[in-house]
Amino acid sequence: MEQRQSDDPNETRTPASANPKSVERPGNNQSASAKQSAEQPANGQPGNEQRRREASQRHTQQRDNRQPNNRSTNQRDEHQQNTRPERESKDAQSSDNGTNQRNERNAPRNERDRNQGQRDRQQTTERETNSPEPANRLQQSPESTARVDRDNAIVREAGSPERLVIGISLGDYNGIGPEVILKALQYNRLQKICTPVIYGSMRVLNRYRNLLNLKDWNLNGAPTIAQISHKMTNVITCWPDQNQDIQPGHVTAEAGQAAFACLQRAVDDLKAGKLDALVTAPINKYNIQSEEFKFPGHTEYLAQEFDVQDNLMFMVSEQLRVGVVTGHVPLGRVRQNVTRDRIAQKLTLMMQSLRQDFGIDKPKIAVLGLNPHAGEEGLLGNEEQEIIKPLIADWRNKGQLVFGPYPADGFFGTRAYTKFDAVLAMYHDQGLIPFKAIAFEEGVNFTAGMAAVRTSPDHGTAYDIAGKNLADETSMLQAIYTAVDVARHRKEFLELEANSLKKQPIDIK
Ligand SMILES: NC(=O)c1ccc[n+]([C@@H]2O[C@H](COP(=O)([O-])OP(=O)(O)OC[C@H]3O[C@@H](n4cnc5c(N)ncnc54)[C@H](O)[C@@H]3O)[C@@H](O)[C@H]2O)c1
Ligand SMILES: N[C@H](C(=O)O)[C@H](O)COP(=O)(O)O
Repeated sequence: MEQRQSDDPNETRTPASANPKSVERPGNNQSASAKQSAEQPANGQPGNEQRRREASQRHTQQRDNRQPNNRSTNQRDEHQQNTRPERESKDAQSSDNGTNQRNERNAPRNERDRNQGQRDRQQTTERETNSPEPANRLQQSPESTARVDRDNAIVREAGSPERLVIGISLGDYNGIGPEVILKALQYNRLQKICTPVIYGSMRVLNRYRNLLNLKDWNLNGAPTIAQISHKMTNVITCWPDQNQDIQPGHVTAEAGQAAFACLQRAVDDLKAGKLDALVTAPINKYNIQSEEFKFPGHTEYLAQEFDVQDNLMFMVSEQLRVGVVTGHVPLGRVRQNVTRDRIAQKLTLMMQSLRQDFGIDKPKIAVLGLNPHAGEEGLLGNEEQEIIKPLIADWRNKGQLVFGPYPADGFFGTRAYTKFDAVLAMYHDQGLIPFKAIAFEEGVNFTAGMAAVRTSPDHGTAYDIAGKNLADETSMLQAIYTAVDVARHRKEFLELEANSLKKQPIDIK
């Protein structure tokens, strides 16, 4: 049956609020429970859809319970209201750039929470030292093994569902990577849900630990992933020559080589299923180049390492999610890469990811135009008429909630993105400028479409503030939380899929 075409996405679905995930919150609406009971099979067992929704609700609830960075929308609004006058007066007074204002604004909250985290950790360590309990439940479990399932997804066969092992690659040690990693790992709540393993250098991290006044906090040096402690933050030192100078704020060849060594070692463990997810701290795309690394970014490198033809640069936050058709592509080559096949491929990856990684059963996606005003009926370019509109029509005829093409400026200007689960932009800056303008502080760069989970903060090396204890760790913290959330969501999704394919025995009397 042919689907009716409409440009009003509200016709097909209740719009999501400023938080696109709010539709999945428990007890959100009556119709959700009515739908649930309609899906309840006659045997009284919950159906797969219902189990998936419940799992999704659990994750959303867990996420919302976290503080301080996963505050609910109301809490965030309240926080913004409380801090706005302070920010405005600072903006008026200061001739400094926005970054420092952002840091000052966040400093009291982050410092308070970090201090609490340190206190909690000290108490935990004292308790653990006196405890007769075995040193570590996970360490006693069999060596983690991995196999690849039918969807080429890495399946971990050992490990605890509550406590995931998260690898964190150091990035460029002259940038803010080491600082935001160490600051993020001060949050005790984070330490409760995962075992962090930093792929870096004990020497470099100790230097930053001193610089950040974290001398009381001990890191556990682990020669390999098999020797990590699940009670501490682990460091695997990844390059042999440790004599280089650390020069915060400078671009050096040594730092580029070291960043690659860390990334490579972490990716090896990720591929082997020893990690549940990888979080990468920022690299400098220029100094990391070598015979072994000829890529414009992590995204493209990981596509090769995980043997996928394509993946999706997917920027995610509580407020919006944006994926791009063309990623690290010079502007002059964008047009030739905006093809029907490529858009369809990215839409497919986005749909798949929203379902399996974010627990959205029927994702609603907005597609942006390529040209100003989405081509203005062909007057300002014809890619919309010739490529994008027909593609959207085909997807809609197949029952998918794909809308557009929307003129990018007005789309973001009117906050139309709040009505969608995700937005597909045609090129890097079209999507990433609004994303970072709206969600820089808490935004996360997620690589969708691979067997493994990889996230990253949405910022770069920030050389201008490196080594000055000015970097805000919120995005790194969110990147770690998102990695944990996605890894859990995906595992449950794959289990449900596998169960739904199992034949049910028929009881014939
Ligand atoms: N994931 C990654 O590896 C990644 C991501 C983006 C950029 N980069 C690389 O980083 C380098 C620098 O890029 P850029 O200057 O365009 O972007 P940037 O994000 O490093 O910096 C932009 C501005 O934001 C500020 N800023 C960034 N993160 C901050 C934080 N956590 N707290 C406070 N202020 C912060 C900086 O001080 C700077 O003023 C480039 O080599 C780029 O390729 C890497
Ligand atoms: N495009 C990303 C951003 O601006 O945030 C960044 O360059 C990181 O890309 P990789 O994750 O591919 O390194």
